[in-house]
Amino acid sequence: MPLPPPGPVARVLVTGASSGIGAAVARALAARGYPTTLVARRADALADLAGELGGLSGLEHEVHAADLGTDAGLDDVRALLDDERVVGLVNAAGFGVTGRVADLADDAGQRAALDGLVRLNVLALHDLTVAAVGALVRRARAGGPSGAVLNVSSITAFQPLPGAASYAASKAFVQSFSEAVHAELAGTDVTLTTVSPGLTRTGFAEAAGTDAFDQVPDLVVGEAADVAEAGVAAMARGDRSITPGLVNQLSALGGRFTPRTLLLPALKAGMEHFGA
Ligand SMILES: NC(=O)C1=CN([C@@H]2O[C@H](COP(=O)(O)OP(=O)(O)OC[C@H]3O[C@@H](n4cnc5c(N)ncnc54)[C@H](OP(=O)(O)O)[C@@H]3O)[C@@H](O)[C@H]2O)C=CC1
Ligand SMILES: N[C@@H](C=O)C(=O)O
Repeated sequence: MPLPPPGPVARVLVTGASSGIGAAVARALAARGYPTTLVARRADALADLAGELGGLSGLEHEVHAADLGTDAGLDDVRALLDDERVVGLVNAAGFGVTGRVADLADDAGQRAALDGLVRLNVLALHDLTVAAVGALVRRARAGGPSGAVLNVSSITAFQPLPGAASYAASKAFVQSFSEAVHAELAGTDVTLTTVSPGLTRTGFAEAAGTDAFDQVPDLVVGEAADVAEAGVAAMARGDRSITPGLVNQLSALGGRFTPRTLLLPALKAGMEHFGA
């Protein structure tokens, strides 16, 4: 059984909790009766959310401001996973960079952003997942509670994406790594689930410097609360992966099975149309 029943010592650590999907996941967990430890750089936003959740749930929601793109920040957050009260981890912290590598390569700021993307979306998620799986399996084997990890992937994980090559590749890492570890954990009391959203109305687009979300029909842009509900429910069931929304599920199928000779030129044209 993945997530144990809620209670004061069934705490879930949520990264990316100051905004968007991470904040929505924290709300969904609190609504189910799980105390949370909220992690991001923006301490004020975390404190506001902790106050909101505490008022709603009567539970203690802790705040831990940390930059997961730095060694010190990652070390601090990894240490939080040693807390015996922690039964779950949600890796939602992440961001995108749009543009062609040949263009981004000529700009020092964009080069740093790409490095930061790999550090956060890949290295930090990998580090915290390895630490959490190790701690949760050790505790379960010693007679402790079951545990669960939820990693936020993306529909961009299912195919290369010209115009967001590093971002989509970072999510391909998340998807592949997480699904493999999910299989490794079979027979243990610990599960690892990925949620692979499509376009979702959060701070993501602004952080990625794209207005593509404003150029597509509202129909294809989802809500963070819906992604969070689907992801937390899948985490609680111990599912391997979930892609919320029929449009996103069809997109994921197309990304997985369309021949690259057809898919890549089409995606390149689409991203250029959106100015990526
Ligand atoms: N929105 C979308 O269309 C989609 C998003 N996703 C994924 O969802 C996840 C959440 O993004 P979303 O909610 O949309 O975007 P937001 O920009 O709203 O949230 C991103 C979160 O990541 C945190 N974060 C960013 N950089 C760092 C850092 N260096 N250290 C610690 N925390 C950091 C931010 O907190 P702070 O700035 O306070 O540090 C914030 O809480 C990401 O992994 C994204 O790739 C997947 C598919 C679609
Ligand atoms: N918004 C992005 C997150 O992954 C995307 O879906 O392209």
